[in-house]
Amino acid sequence: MREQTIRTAIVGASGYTGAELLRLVANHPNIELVAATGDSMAGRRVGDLYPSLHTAYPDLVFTEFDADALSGLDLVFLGLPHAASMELAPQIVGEVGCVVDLSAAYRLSDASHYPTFYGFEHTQPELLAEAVFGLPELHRDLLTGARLVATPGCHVTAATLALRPLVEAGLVENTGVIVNNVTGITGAGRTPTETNVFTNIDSNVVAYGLLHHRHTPEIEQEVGAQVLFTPHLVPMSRGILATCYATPAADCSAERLVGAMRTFYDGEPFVSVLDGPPATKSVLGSNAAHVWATLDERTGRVITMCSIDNLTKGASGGALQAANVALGLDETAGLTMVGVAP
Ligand SMILES: NC(=O)C1=CN([C@@H]2O[C@H](COP(=O)(O)OP(=O)(O)OC[C@H]3O[C@@H](n4cnc5c(N)ncnc54)[C@H](OP(=O)(O)O)[C@@H]3O)[C@@H](O)[C@H]2O)C=CC1
Ligand SMILES: CC(=O)N[C@@H](CCC(=O)OP(=O)(O)O)C(=O)O
Repeated sequence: MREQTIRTAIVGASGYTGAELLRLVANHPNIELVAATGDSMAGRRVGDLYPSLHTAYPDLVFTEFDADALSGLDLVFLGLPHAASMELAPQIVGEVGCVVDLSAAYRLSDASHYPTFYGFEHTQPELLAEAVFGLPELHRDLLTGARLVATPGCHVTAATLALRPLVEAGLVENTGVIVNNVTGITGAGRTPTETNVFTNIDSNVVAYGLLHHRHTPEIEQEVGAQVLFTPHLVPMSRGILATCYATPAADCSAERLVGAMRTFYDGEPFVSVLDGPPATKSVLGSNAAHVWATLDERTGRVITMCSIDNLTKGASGGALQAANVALGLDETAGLTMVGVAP
């Protein structure tokens, strides 16, 4: 295990995932932060935009992105919009030890999904083929030494952790899986929109992205099953609760479902298999994921659930966990399994 200092930059540090990365790396024993970029905020102090970060970074100032200035670093996180990440990554992959991209630019192995779900053609097929999907619970071996890591979408992390062990064990059919997620508003990023204005969030629950949400192909890729995915926005800042329904295979039972979960997550530092349904508050601010599954004999349906914090395990915490694996560090460094509750 490496003990040296990891010289690190966060590109897009002024966004919500960037701010969460700043929060986490402040407590990382190996990371030395050398740059936090945010073009529209360049010259402003980090603590002025995010007062919660002031004590950790009293003098840190956002800078403009400059690829040359990043050359030779050990680790660069990209917390940018998808198309911006796609275009920027080729400038730095190979010039730094590891690039961890939080956008969807390098997640989908089938490039034909990009025009359909993201509205652009993928222009970097070689990097797309090289990128490792950054979910350590599924791809830990491939992550070690990776030059480019593409961390999952937040809904994808929750749905995959709930479903993958059951699909892999052959306990559920791999067609017609229903994924219903509720999500906090920070999943939509920092920019104010009509959707996240207070009057549309307060005392309201809305479904969005019906039938064509861009996480559908990503969930299908990682779970290995056809899914109908419907996310719902609820009035909270952070958190995702995935509730998934599947048709049981012939030899399915409640005991086998829980057994498959426990086997799959045996030794995993951040995933706990509960004895009952998980909740978002239990994992708030932590990199933990809580999962649970059972069989409803009456309706003949499997129900499987996962709760995460969308900004931590669902984005920046998961990205830091993947970076730790990629760089040969302690996988849990800088991360907590303890939620902020009550
Ligand atoms: N929020 C979440 O829960 C999750 C988000 N993600 C993904 O992570 C990425 C970042 O998300 P999030 O932090 O929420 O987004 P924000 O909108 O909060 O932040 C976006 C960041 O990107 C910068 N930026 C915006 N446009 C450009 C551009 N054209 N070129 C360079 N920089 C740009 C902004 O800088 P500035 O405005 O200061 O110039 C800001 O720092 C996205 O791809 C998102 O899909 C993934 C998982 C979960
Ligand atoms: C509340 C909200 O809007 N959430 C976002 C998911 C955020 C995420 O995971 O981002 P990627 O785009 O990087 O996959 C959404 O559903 O589009």
